[in-house]
Amino acid sequence: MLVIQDLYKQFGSLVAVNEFNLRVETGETVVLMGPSGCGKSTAIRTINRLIEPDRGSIMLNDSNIIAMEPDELRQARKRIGFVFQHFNLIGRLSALENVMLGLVMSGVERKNAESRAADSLCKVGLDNHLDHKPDQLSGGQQQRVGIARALAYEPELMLWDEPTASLDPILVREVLVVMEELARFRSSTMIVVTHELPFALRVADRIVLMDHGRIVEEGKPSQVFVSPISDIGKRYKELIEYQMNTSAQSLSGKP
Ligand SMILES: Nc1ncnc2c1ncn2[C@@H]1O[C@H](COP(=O)(O)OP(=O)(O)OP(=O)(O)O)[C@@H](O)[C@H]1O
Repeated sequence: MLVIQDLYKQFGSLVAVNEFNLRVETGETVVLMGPSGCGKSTAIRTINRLIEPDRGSIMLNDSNIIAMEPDELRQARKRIGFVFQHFNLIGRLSALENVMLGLVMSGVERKNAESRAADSLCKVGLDNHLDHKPDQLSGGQQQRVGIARALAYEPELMLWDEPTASLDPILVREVLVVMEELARFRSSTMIVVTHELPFALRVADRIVLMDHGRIVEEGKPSQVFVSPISDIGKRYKELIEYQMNTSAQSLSGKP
């Protein structure tokens, strides 16, 4: 279980995250949404201290992330997978080697690292692409290598920061399908920052909406997007209705 209390982060005079309190149960998938600049990425990046919060408490299964010294934090980060918008693969290494690299560097014996990397690539449907270099893979496949790299540690917690944001819309689906599978098997707890509404509707156990650094509403998708109480929630509801109506009209041939 992850328990975040009173998280606060300021950049200069700008308060990016304020009074952020969140409890995520083991195996739960939480989707964090809100307008651009509302603090989603900052909030998710403080969880593994890629960004140091100014104050607050973050407990992951009884480990106090905030109190950790650098060595302990390095160990803890192996239990927290992070998937970024940009895949940051190493161009001269194959998919398998990209996934193995972190494992080998963290002391896993080479043969064991190779089999763990191959297993992770299999989980994201890339078992036939182990030897491919990044420039021989599509953007969606490269992001799936990025996901496999995080999965290789069998993390307790997976953090996703707009994993489809830099992908061609046609390639987005294959990454969302992999994420949906992972969420369905509940192999790890997931917090996902995304603007992908259909994914949020289908996969989230809970939607958390942020505005101006604060959580303004949370609940099941059927609650937040059907009977919202916040202004942001009401705007998402209008957007969903608009998208559903325009799709239905287009399919029926009406203007
Ligand atoms: N390193 C930084 N230095 C200064 N300001 C920052 C920094 N990182 C983020 N900010 C500011 O903090 C606020 C929150 O940014 P953040 O990236 O967390 O928002 P977001 O909700 O993830 O946005 P988006 O959906 O566009 O990615 C924004 O106003 C942003 O400009």
